[in-house]
Amino acid sequence: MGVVDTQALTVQYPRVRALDDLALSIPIGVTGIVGVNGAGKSTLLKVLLGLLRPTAGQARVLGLDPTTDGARVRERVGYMPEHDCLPADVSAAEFVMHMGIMSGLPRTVARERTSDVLRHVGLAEERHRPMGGYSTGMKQRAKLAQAIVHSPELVFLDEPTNGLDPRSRDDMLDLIGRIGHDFGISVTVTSHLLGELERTADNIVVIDGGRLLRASSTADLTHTTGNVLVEVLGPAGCDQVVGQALLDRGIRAWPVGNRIEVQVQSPGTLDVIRDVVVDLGLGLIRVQEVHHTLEEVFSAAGGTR
Ligand SMILES: Nc1ncnc2c1ncn2[C@@H]1O[C@H](COP(=O)(O)OP(=O)(O)OP(=O)(O)O)[C@@H](O)[C@H]1O
Repeated sequence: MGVVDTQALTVQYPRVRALDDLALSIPIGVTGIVGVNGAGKSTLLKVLLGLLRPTAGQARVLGLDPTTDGARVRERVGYMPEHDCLPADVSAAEFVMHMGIMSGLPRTVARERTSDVLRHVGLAEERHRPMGGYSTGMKQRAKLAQAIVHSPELVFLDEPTNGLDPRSRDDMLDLIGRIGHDFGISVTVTSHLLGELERTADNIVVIDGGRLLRASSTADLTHTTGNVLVEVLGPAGCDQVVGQALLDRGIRAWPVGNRIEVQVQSPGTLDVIRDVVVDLGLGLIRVQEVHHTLEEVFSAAGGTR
């Protein structure tokens, strides 16, 4: 059993079927739910939290049925909603502590946990300032802090990188990785950007039009291409000389920047690369496996739409 399991889960809004016969199982760890805008990600999280009743099908969260046990699910699960929901005139310290108390923590424990989580998300210094003056990145971190203040077993993060610049997005993804891997909280995080969660998530679930398109470990999805990138040390243009020498030996090779990508046809190919570089009197700096990116995997499969 996963931290989340659904069977034939369907949500029909008046005009749109947001979830359509969705069956998925989310294991312990960090899982990315990826899908274009409108794919049904937020609707799924709302059903899993017991905030929205499905039209048909079942869901289990930590073994509980959110339609009948929503309050118990929300005690054990944290939630970071997608949209800005922070009161402007309240400080992060007051807000997160209030959310901790609402989740059932005694006041003294809530105060301690608040200062811990605000430190973890990097808001220690700003914690007494009203949140209305926060940058988008700080607001996202305050929303994340309130989601984990009660030490949940599982946390749902809905598009936590929305509106962030590239640097803040990387910081947020690192923080999410730490929550998942260092604090032992399972994380289910949504994104409409396919490549974004590749580095952070152990597993990727792709949904499209409310249906499951693919679910797999990230490592399996981005399995190696069977090619290697070779980097050599020598005078300018030496990479082209190596590439030509490999072609002369019947090995497919082509330039990628100042490196050479080589198709490994047999284990002997690696020996040939080494011999060619040595015979030319050059140095071999690195031979590195080439992995697919998630974007490549899905563009090869015709995209998510
Ligand atoms: N309360 C609602 N009433 C009617 N239709 C809705 C409602 N909420 C969502 N929808 C529709 O259901 C579909 C799925 O929306 P949902 O918000 O779950 O997708 P999403 O993948 O989270 O996308 P986004 O990131 O843009 O929110 C969309 O077509 C959306 O317009």
